[in-house]
Amino acid sequence: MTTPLVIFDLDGTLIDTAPDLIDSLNHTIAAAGLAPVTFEDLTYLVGQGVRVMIHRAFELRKVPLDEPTAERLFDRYIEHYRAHMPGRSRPYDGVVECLDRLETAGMRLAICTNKIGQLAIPLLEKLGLADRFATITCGDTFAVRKPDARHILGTVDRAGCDPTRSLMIGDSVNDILAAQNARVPSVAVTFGYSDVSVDTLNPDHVISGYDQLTVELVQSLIGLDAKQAATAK
Ligand SMILES: O=C(O)COP(=O)(O)O
Ligand SMILES: [Mg+2]
Repeated sequence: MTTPLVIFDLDGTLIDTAPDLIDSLNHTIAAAGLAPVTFEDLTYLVGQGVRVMIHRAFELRKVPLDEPTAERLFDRYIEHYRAHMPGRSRPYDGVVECLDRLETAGMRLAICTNKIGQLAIPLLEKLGLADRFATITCGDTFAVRKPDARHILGTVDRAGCDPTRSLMIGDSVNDILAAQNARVPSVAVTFGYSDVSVDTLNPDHVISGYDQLTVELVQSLIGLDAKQAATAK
């Protein structure tokens, strides 16, 4: 019997990175004379990695952006973000306890993030979380990224698990759509960075805190009863 797999998104799901995303983005776009963005803006800007975030910030300010400038600003962002990690970023309340109980119940854990590897991996290492996960796949791990099903399916494969025994936890349309595309059940969190109410994304379940992500909930969403789960290790 395949080990159950719980896959987490990173920004806005596992870790509250918003203050540092906003700081690095504002540092970046200030170099081009753009006014700073707010948390509200971030919920629209974030989700498809740094390059898309910079492009969307320029669109938001109705300022054209040529590719050489975009590349320079990308480097500026990476340099700033890496120099300040982990900054004010912290796991959400109850994350560590939740990972502990899922692991104790014999479940495997993974991360599937659109954040690029050179930012995601050191951040998780600095927060002491990297070793908890069987695999961490990033926005540049495969040729495609969320919402493409293959980002989730590749994560499941690297974790040595099975899509029919996997669950995706996320905060944005990319996560829920990727799960639906991969035919994996999904849980949306209400506390992340979505510019629409997560209910409208039709996840299989919604949680407003990690105390609600119980072993029983995971088992029921991936169609395992408690007895099967106990023999799944
Ligand atoms: O960095 C981003 O744009 C998105 O990252 P996430 O997939 O972990 O939410
Ligand atoms: Mg996210």
